[in-house]
Amino acid sequence: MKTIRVVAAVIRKGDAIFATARGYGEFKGQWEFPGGKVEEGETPQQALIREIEEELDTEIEVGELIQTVEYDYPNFHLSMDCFWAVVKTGKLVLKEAEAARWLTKEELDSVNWLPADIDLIQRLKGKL
Ligand SMILES: Nc1nc2c([nH]c(=O)n2[C@H]2C[C@H](O)[C@@H](COP(=O)(O)OP(=O)(O)OP(=O)(O)O)O2)c(=O)[nH]1
Repeated sequence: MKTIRVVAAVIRKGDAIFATARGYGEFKGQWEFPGGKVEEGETPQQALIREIEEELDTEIEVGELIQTVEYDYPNFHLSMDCFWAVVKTGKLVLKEAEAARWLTKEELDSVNWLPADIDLIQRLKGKL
């Protein structure tokens, strides 16, 4: 099975984190952390900064790695590095996502997460 290398940003502000709903494709409407595929020659951090610029018109500062999620979807294996991040400049403009929310620990279960994210969400409850 092919492996897709993805990076995702858990953007934090106070006690809330920023989640987006996919605006297109097979997972449309399901919730995730903004990010995307790592391109050749990029570090995960570089890929994440580029993806957040592209998707949200925002410059982030990338913090520590929280977890590398390993998950088997029917057609591919996902290996996803999830980093803490904070906004440096920009207003998180939704250029690709169909919706976004700031979620506190208590609100984390109120959206329909992509299957690969479920484990990370449980872990985040202990960190917020
Ligand atoms: N960004 C992100 N992707 C996730 C999460 N959870 C999860 O299963 N995924 C999966 C969905 C996609 O199959 C893959 C991310 O690929 P993508 O399509 O967003 O990547 P990309 O922005 O480079 O997209 P594209 O140019 O190929 O459209 O990872 C998550 O929390 N964030």
